[in-house]
Amino acid sequence: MHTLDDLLAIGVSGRTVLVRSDLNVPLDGTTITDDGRIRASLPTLQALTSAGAKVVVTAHLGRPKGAPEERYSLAPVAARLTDVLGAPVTFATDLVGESAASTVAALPAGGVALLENVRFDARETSKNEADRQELARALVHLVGGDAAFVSDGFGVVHRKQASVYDVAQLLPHYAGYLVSEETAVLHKLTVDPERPYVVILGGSKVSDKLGVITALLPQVDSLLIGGGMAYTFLAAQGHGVGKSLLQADQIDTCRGLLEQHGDKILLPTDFVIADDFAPDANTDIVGADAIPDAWQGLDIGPATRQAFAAVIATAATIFWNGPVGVFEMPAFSAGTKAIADAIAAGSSFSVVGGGDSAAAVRTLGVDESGFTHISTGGGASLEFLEGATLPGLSVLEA
Ligand SMILES: Nc1ncnc2c1ncn2[C@@H]1O[C@H](COP(=O)(O)OP(=O)(O)O)[C@@H](O)[C@H]1O
Ligand SMILES: O=C(OP(=O)(O)O)[C@H](O)COP(=O)(O)O
Repeated sequence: MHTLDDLLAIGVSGRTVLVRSDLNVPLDGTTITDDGRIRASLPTLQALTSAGAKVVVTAHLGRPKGAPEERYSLAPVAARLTDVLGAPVTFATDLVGESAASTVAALPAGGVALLENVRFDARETSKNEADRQELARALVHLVGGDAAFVSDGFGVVHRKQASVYDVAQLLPHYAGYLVSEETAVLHKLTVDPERPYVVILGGSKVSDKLGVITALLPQVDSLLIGGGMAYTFLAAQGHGVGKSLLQADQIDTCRGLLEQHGDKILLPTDFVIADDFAPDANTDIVGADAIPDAWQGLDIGPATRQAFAAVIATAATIFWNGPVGVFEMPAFSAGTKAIADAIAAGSSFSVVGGGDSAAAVRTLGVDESGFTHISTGGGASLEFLEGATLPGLSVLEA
């Protein structure tokens, strides 16, 4: 795999370089609540601008449905990128249209442009290869056939999408510094990790991540499950979950996992429940078998926090993805804070990954130095650890 250093060795002065970054940051309205992914993109961008490249950045925000949606505009990200880079970032209000074309044409050597959310174009995430390739060709047309492509969005390398995968097939391609660093750290977890090896899984991307568990379970000693992931397992045990997040089509899979690996899987025994998905909802603490029909589980309860912390205290290696509660609302943040504090207090080799998980560590006042590595990728890290072929990485090998 060629890296950014190989590209810099060739020289990029005056050359256009298309960079895929993961700038998918949490927002409260248009306010960025954690800019970790923006900061993580800086080393690659700075190396390129210092070398005199014309840097065109493409990125996504959230999961728009293939058409422009104001709330998913990257405009606030362009403003923050300007701040942290300390240099102006020109924002194109479209992806491969007139604004993008004039922005790229006017870009000076050493300048940076950010294109509007690549997922505003339905071809980006299309399952149809011809559609994706069409968008990839449009991106190449935008930056010119003599441009280079730098893949630096580690959090998105598990996605076979036009700006991650297909465009790399059309341009000379290089792994950016973030992709190189992240894969090097995660690789250590795949080669004989010191035991006990404990994985903690939570979050809300339940359908994505339940699939990974099957492959991961044989490798780990304990799997602690919280957040939105927990309720499908609870349902598999025959419990009612009220209005909690549920992946109904995966209940049988979860039942099978519990039958086969029940000794390794630790589920919450109590929950903080709420009568509404709102910061000021009425709340209660109940056992796992007592979630009322009209209520929903939004955090792990105090007994679960203690039990999970006890397992974490014994671990030599830890990987954590997914907040165990809706940490963005103070009433449901205690579980995630407890997990983070328990990891930070120990001396394990510990990696936390994911846009929201990393944001939780940074915003809940946890000692960040207690983590060996804070990764920008959640799903990407999980798939890397399970040993899957990640399209955005394998395409760089070719
Ligand atoms: N019980 C729950 N119900 C609904 N959402 C939850 C629950 N627990 C956690 N979440 C949400 O999961 C989101 C993060 O999920 P995910 O994207 O999978 O994690 P990451 O970005 O770290 O990979 C957070 O916004 C959090 O509020
Ligand atoms: O936030 C992300 O992943 P994560 O929540 O697994 O960390 C990445 O930006 C990928 O986004 P996606 O899961 O919508 O493809």
